[in-house]
Amino acid sequence: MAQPIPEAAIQAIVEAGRRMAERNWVPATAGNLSVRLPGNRVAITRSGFHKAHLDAGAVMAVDLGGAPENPALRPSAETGLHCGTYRAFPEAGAVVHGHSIANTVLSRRAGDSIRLEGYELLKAFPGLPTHDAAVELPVLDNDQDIARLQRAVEARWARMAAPILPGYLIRGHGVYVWGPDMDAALARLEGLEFMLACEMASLSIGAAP
Ligand SMILES: CSC[C@@H](O)[C@@H](O)C(=O)COP(=O)(O)O
Ligand SMILES: [Zn+2]
Repeated sequence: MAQPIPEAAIQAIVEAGRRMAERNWVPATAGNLSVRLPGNRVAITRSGFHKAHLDAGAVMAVDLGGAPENPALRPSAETGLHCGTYRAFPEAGAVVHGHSIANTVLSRRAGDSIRLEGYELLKAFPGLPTHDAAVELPVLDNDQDIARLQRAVEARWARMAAPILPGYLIRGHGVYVWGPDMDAALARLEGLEFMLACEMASLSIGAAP
């Protein structure tokens, strides 16, 4: 008999979904969220639920390979990206995925990365104690084959210098960000979305970002 999902994990996902919806980062039923649980388990949103209105019934458990504990329930279509992050980064405790206007527009016009430089909000990321820094945010081509997309993400990580930035964009699709817990993942997401919104605003006034 499967263990129940801890109430704290459910509440973290429900509250984070609400916060992301308030920012218009999860339109329609876009986005997915997860929290690592003890025992190589992951609590993740079920597929097709609106993230503004999550409750305990919208959250289910999978193993680190993405297999549902209850095969009658369908986890997020992008479960493989969450589980791939947990497998690669033992320190990852929560993963969030959103579709903002800024991450969608900018990823569509980018090459294989977006350079973020000179922003105070870079300090939202680990290992960047000052604005006087630059990061290359990876941009992966979108792919409906999630196992293949996860392999492309892993190939990119393998080419990146440590420490790996805890986030990436999928072209025309959205962003993935992770952190040691849900609060940290959300803080990183908010910092990243703020910088992407600044890049958008700079383009719209014809200024160098
Ligand atoms: C509303 S279309 C968005 C989906 O295709 C997908 O990208 C997404 O973010 C949500 O999928 P889900 O299966 O609900 O987790
Ligand atoms: Zn998505």
